[in-house]
Amino acid sequence: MADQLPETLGPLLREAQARLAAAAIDDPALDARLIVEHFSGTTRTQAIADPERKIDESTIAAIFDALRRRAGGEPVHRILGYREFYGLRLSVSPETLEPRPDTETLVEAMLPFVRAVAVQEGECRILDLGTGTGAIALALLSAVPAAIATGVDMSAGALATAGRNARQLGLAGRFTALQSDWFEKVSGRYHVIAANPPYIPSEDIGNLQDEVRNFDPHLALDGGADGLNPYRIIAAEAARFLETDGRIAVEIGHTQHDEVSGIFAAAGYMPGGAFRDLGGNDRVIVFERTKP
Ligand SMILES: C[S@@+](CC[C@H](N)C(=O)[O-])C[C@H]1O[C@@H](n2cnc3c(N)ncnc32)[C@H](O)[C@@H]1O
Repeated sequence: MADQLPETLGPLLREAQARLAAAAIDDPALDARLIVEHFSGTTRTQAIADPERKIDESTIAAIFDALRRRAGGEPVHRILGYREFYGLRLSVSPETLEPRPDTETLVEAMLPFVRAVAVQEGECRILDLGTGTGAIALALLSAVPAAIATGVDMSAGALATAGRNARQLGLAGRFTALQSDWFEKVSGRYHVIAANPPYIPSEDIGNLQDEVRNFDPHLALDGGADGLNPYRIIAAEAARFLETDGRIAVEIGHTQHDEVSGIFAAAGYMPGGAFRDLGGNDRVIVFERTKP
């Protein structure tokens, strides 16, 4: 079957796109290009300048297999094994959520504070709860050399991926991976507690898009009966781990602004900013401790 794919770059790209279009994939041109470029090690410029470039047999076989998986509904970045987040290439694994562009909102929201603390204190300590690929922590570390971070997750597989990402990005010296049920094994105090926790109500998981429901780990999605359990835990326990003038930043589902604000207000926090994602949806809330 693999040998039915064209052996030269230009025709191969066209055939890959046609196969994904026939499988009703949303953006067949983009995904065909990502797959062909990744497995063949070629660039867009080479496809234009050298469409007759020969692609070897084993590469064609790998592309054939990737197209089959994509046509079967597997997300393209799971097939490639990585996704870009805040300009960083992060490996993904079956145990990690694919980091989403929406989560870059949290990084942008916290960056000025992380920079300011780093200048004033000489370092900024960050706790990233539910770190997954390490996306939030590693993005902040890459932007602020005086920051250090602990990435917490329940999943040993996710933490292995986060650790690998930290090493690949040269950030391992400032990143610690900690297996813990939220704060259970956490010690010390942090200037920033960041979390993109699971926030989908349990009974809504079945209604998610196939690509999310079938491929993102449910531990990364399921926020309990009303989707708010992790926020209750974080709001109730964060005080022992937060520096006096520290900040908590949480990603939220786009309908959860008022409920999450209420949970943190009841635990003694006031809002320090609310941020929307590029689609205009409520996405991140920052909290500070209420002054006595
Ligand atoms: C929505 S994902 C976020 C991953 C990553 N921070 C990101 O933004 O791409 C939530 C993460 O929380 C982790 N998690 C779920 N329950 C947890 C718990 N009780 N304690 C610690 N981590 C947990 C999941 O394994 C998952 O990696």
